[in-house]
Amino acid sequence: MSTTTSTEPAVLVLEDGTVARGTAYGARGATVGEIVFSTGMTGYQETLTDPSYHRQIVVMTAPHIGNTGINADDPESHRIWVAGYVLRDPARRHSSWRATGSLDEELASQDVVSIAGVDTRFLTRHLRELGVMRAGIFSGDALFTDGVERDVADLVAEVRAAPPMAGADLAREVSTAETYTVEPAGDFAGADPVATVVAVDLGIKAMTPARLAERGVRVHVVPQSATFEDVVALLPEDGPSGVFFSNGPGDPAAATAEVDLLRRVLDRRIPFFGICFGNQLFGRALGYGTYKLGYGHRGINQPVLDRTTDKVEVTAHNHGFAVDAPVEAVSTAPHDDERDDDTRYGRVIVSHVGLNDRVVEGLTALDLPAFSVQYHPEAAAGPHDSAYLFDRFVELMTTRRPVHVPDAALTALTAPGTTTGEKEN
Ligand SMILES: NC(=O)CC[C@H](N)C(=O)O
Repeated sequence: MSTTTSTEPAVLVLEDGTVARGTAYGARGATVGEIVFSTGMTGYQETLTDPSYHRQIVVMTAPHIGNTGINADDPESHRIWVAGYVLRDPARRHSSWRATGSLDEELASQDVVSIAGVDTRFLTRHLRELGVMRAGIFSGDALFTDGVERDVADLVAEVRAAPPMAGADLAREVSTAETYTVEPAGDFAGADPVATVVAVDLGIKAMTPARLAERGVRVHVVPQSATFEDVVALLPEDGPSGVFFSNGPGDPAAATAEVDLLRRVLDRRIPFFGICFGNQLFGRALGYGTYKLGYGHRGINQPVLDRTTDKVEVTAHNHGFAVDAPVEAVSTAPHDDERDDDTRYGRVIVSHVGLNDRVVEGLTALDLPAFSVQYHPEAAAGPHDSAYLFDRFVELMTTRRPVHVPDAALTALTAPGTTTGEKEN
């Protein structure tokens, strides 16, 4: 088993001029991206391979990362997507019966420039106070020219030249090139599908179609570029079916084509479920805005209230943007006001609320078979409290009726039109 003993210097530079020195980890070189922190104490492999982290440098707040090495079972996609990785005290020696290699070697082989030995508590507090920003990690030849370390001002300039996350349209960069199908699995293997879903891959995690497949659902995963006609062609004429929008990187405000596609799905009353980026695009399709949170939610112990059941669940999050919809009211889809046809999206509630900061964590349409959550019921990594949402989607496809919201939940909210949107974080 290999050990990590690098003493080669590496430097982390933030766009505000903050500098943290450490040792080179993973690949040597330079990388820039948006620096964000994740509070998950486990599941680093799932984090690294989550396509939603494309163009982001991830700081792990847990000090010991890499203890179980790398295995073949846990990746959520075919590659590591994070732009860089920032660690406090990575395992010098990994140990697990599943391990096929070390984290250090894996990051190096996938060319992910990383840094260890950084005071990640300081860094996290800094990002919490000032908000996420662009950053860069520099080591090896990217840090030294002719044996002399480059000026910090030079490194900061390189960081400031990187594109910001606000306005970034990135789903096409991570989406599948070809359509593929995930067949019913487990107890349902070989059986006729319970329902058929067309899942639009905006950066989908492998566990999402797997969770549907283990409920007997056949999932056609289609590229981000799929047209409405492509989607409809894959939906069977008979039997339960629906459309799903996945998680994904970038700013939901830039995903115009996806919003147009989703509106056509909703116009046809096709059952819909969205996760994370999919929740943001559902919000936009309904006519709400989205905005950038100060430092976002990334971790696996975030409490969320499901108002339709009045239950609190502990959930996995990875989002830097959020939907701007009235949290304490039943509202009417703002997009309806702009329409001259007779298709209406009708009333909407914020069905799921983040209990740390009351950020919108889920939307449910009262007059359409459509809902979404901002967090990760596929739970890779993370607790499995939210698995019921996949059952809810199957029920939605089977009944083709809106999610049942008890009267008590609705009366606790203000009627449409009596409040305005709110923004918190
Ligand atoms: N995991 C996701 O789908 C993230 C969505 C979006 N890119 C955000 O940061 O909010």
